[in-house]
Amino acid sequence: MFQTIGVCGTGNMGRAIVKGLVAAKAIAADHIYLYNIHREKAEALAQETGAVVVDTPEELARRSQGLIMAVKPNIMESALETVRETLSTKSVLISIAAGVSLEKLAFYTGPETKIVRVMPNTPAMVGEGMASVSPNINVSEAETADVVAIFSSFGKAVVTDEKLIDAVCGLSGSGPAYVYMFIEALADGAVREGMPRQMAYTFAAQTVLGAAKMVLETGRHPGALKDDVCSPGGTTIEAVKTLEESGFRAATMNAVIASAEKNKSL
Ligand SMILES: NC(=O)C1=CN([C@@H]2O[C@H](COP(=O)(O)OP(=O)(O)OC[C@H]3O[C@@H](n4cnc5c(N)ncnc54)[C@H](OP(=O)(O)O)[C@@H]3O)[C@@H](O)[C@H]2O)C=CC1
Ligand SMILES: O=C(O)[C@@H]1CCC=N1
Repeated sequence: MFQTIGVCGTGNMGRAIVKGLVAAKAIAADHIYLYNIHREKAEALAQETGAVVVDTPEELARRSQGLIMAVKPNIMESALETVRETLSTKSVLISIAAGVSLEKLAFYTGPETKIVRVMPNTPAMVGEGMASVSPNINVSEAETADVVAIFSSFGKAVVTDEKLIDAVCGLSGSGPAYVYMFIEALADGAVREGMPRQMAYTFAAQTVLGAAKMVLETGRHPGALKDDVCSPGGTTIEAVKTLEESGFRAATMNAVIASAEKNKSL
């Protein structure tokens, strides 16, 4: 396991990873180094977590056995420019950027660089992340296992062929946003029926959590689990009919495909 981790870019995803790592005690907080172009953003996260702010990207690269690049795709090239020279040949560069291929990353850093492309998601912050892990040819199996261990410490992580990363982005990378919209809509429906709003969010979120756990823990087909809820002539099948009439499944599939297509085009 890496003894030191650096995080370049402490925005939404960088924060989620650091908070997940610290909560999981996967690595000592004072062995997690942070750099953000706007230092106050790194300072704020350091205050919350005990991680350590460094002054420059060069220092970040020098100190980190695993360096997580958590900046926007369009600035990845310039951000890598600043760490490339000081990154140890033994260190592993981990990019979480949408749409930036292993090939492109190696073009920016050099052909010898050990690079792993990871597609995480923000529920990392609460220990329920989902991440794909795609190493390049310079990364050993043991190093890949180290990256999986890091991302598994705050959720699930699976080694995945890079060609699946667009699908991963559309599903689990962007997916939390669709689920929040679903939760909000569920709650709005209940509010329409007179339920207080805060109570509606609790009922909606716990329903999504419980249903997700049923899929993961029973291993049963989601359609069979749905059938268990639909009593013949009952309330649920009435609701299911309206969802089908509204194109719920197609809308959801199209959302996953739209995000995947965007990931390809970035
Ligand atoms: N958000 C998500 O759910 C997911 C995001 N990702 C990927 O993670 C990456 C980051 O996304 P996200 O966290 O949402 O974006 P954010 O904009 O929230 O975070 C990026 C952070 O990087 C800072 N920054 C900008 N330039 C530099 C630089 N040169 N060096 C260091 N820090 C810099 C930004 O500062 P400032 O804002 O002050 O400019 C900002 O705080 C993206 O590549 C995205 O594709 C992947 C999976 C999920
Ligand atoms: O919206 C984005 O581009 C990033 C990548 C996956 C989730 N958020």
